[in-house]
Amino acid sequence: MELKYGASREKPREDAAMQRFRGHRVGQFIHWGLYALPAGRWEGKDVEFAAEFLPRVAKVPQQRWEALANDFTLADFDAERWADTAVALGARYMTITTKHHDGFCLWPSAHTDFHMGNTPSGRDVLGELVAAYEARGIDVNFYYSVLDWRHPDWRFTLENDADNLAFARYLDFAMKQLEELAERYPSVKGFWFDGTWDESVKANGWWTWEVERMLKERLPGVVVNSRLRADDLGARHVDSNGLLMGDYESGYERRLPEPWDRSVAARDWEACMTIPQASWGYHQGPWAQSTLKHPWDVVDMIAHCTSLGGNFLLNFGPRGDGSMAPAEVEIARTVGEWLAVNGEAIYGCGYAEGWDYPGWGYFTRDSSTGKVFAVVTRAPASGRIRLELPTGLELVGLRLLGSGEYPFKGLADSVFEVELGGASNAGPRVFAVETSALAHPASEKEPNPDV
Ligand SMILES: Cc1ccc([C@@H]2N[C@@H](C)[C@@H](O)[C@H]2O)cc1
Repeated sequence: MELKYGASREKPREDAAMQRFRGHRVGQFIHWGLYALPAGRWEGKDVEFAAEFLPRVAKVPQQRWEALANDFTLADFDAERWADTAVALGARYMTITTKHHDGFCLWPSAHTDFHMGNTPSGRDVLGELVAAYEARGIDVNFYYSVLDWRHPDWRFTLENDADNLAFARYLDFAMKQLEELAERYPSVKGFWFDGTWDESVKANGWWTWEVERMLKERLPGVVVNSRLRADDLGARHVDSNGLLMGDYESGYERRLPEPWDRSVAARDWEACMTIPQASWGYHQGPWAQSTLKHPWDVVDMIAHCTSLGGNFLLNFGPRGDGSMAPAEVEIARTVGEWLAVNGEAIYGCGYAEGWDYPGWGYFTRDSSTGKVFAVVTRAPASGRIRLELPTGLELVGLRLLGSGEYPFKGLADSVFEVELGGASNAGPRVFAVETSALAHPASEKEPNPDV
């Protein structure tokens, strides 16, 4: 059907900026704002819900929430140390909350009074972060919440003309803020939109189309997530013709696609994930701190996303004083040490066509060399993995990344088992799968007899 505000392309972007984003594979998400101060606790009680939702869940009066800005002293905020955490993680890009649902801005915005300029330090947090991350060669993306609980013209639904007038003012305000971000920080590489599920936004697909157009006009190459977009009929992420809007699908939040669902690999996509079970902002309570992910779990998710051609964005919630939470830094370090040895199977890699999901981990394929890797994150109890090669290939050898050892070398059939040896404390093992074309291609795999 004819759409004015639908997808702007039928196929994935192949320009250099998109290829760069695609090749990054691992990103650092950061949720930081006033919510890091109460950190999930209000009036002495733990609120067992995402820390950034505290003002809504604990029904905090607006004035009391705004007063937190006076306590946002940045006493221990150091952009260099944050950027060092991203380097330790092995992240190639970072996405920072410029404004979350509460409306507080991490930059001195000219379009509201609720921003860093009206805090004790007055520091431009975004400016310091962009400088520190880019000095380390790490791209910076901006998260921006269209949903804004504080702005008087925000509307969840549009019931009458007054609502329509107010919301038009709100959309104008948000557009001005986005123009301001593009103007102040022109080296930013992407925008990650959130808070676009309400009826009010879905009824204004034109505005989401305009935002994407404006950003791409001002910042050529910039990458925009599908979550911004609604089409003429209010369809989100994918337009009413079934085409992806924005540059990559961003519906995977605290969940990943089924690892055998190769249809996912047809599009660019990114999954974002918390380190605690369910809080994006720092939550000090045992409800969050007792559920931190294990580094090897994070490695499994990174390989899972890569195997289906997706990026993985791991979230960090710095504390109210600006320091990174030690437990999160430790996880970053362990994952980064693994990537330092095995990143060859992740960075610049994607879906390995023809290599079916093996169950014990994931196959990934280097998008430029075609090299195939076996990432064993779920070693079977038997200590052996069963490898099934695509038809027409035979195995020459399996090279263990890091050590360069060959637990298996020599021609082998298209289906065979490999002894892995005892568990390694260096985390999941990765093998480069070296193959050659079968000299005498056997007939198609014998079909299982109908029994
Ligand atoms: C129901 C719900 C709404 C918004 C969210 C926000 N999206 C994540 C990326 C975080 O920003 C979280 O606050 C999470 C759940």
